[in-house]
Amino acid sequence: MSFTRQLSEMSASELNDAIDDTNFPQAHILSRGRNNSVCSTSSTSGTSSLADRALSQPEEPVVPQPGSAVGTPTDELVPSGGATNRPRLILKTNGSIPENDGTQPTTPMTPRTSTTPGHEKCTFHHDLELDHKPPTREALLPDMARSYRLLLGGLGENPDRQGLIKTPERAAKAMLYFTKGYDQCLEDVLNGAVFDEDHDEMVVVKDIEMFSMCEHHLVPFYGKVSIGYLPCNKILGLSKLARIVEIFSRRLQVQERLTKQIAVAVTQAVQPAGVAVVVEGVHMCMVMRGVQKINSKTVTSTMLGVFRDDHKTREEFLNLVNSK
Ligand SMILES: Nc1nc2c(ncn2[C@@H]2O[C@H](COP(=O)(O)OP(=O)(O)OP(=O)(O)O)[C@@H](O)[C@H]2O)c(=O)[nH]1
Ligand SMILES: [Zn+2]
Repeated sequence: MSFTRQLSEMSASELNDAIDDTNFPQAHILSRGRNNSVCSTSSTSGTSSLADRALSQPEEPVVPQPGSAVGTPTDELVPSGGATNRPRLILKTNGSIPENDGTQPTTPMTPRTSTTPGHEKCTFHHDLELDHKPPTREALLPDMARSYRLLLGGLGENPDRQGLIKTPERAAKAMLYFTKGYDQCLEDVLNGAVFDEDHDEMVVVKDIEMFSMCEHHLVPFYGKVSIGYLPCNKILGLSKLARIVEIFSRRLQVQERLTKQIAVAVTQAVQPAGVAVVVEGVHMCMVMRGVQKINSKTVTSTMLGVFRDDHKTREEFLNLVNSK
């Protein structure tokens, strides 16, 4: 049965479940062909004023009917009339995991279980991308180091030569670092830095450096992320936007999912009227191997709420992002 809930009412684990791919809102991804982190706030004027934005939104949340399609762009993040008549984005969650109808990401699903032999004491990972995790991620190091040692042998190298003797352990630690986002959750990262503030103009933090790992080739992709949101009387500590980028970039990723996860996390954090995220990435799997296109860049965007519905708001954001 479908239902809507205010994100602020969700527990931390529910928030993380909601952000997971399995019931992830399908944000509309726009790719646009189009430099260190800059924060701007913007006073909107003319027809893209707050009042106009608010008026352009329906007053009541759209509650999908049972059996209606899950994951269509119009019914996942829905505006909700708040005390200020300001439409907030709320996240629709679904009690069950929907069938993959082709609109869902295809991250393999493994059931959460604590009965898997050898993992009885594992605490559940907060993210369904992993079915479990050991008590600490550092506990993975010996197994990972052994795997890297095998890999070195597979390459024809002598893992016991001086230069390589500590490489398996170093590589394992590096991989743990590259994927440390699996150990982070939104609530911890926010650390309560959500402030009541009578500010309803656009906030943009742009050019946030991002380093991630391509889930197809296990090689890095990197670039920059720009995030904008229109607050509804709640603002987020500025550094938390960059920390949200870290949570999701420090995992095995595809750029599209990364973009969407960041947008949804900001929505969860402050229930704004809208969120916009643009990611520009360079994929080393397209540079050092494969097609070897060293100058190509991939641009992905997620526009939610008023950024999606009101082209002037979207343009204002893109102008701020593209300005020097
Ligand atoms: N959509 C998307 N694709 C990605 C991303 N990172 C890597 N890829 C692509 O994943 C695809 C994997 O394709 P495959 O044909 O299975 O693998 P491959 O033989 O290594 O492909 P080539 O890279 O074309 O040599 C490639 O097209 C990559 O460019 C990403 O973030 N998003
Ligand atoms: Zn790749």
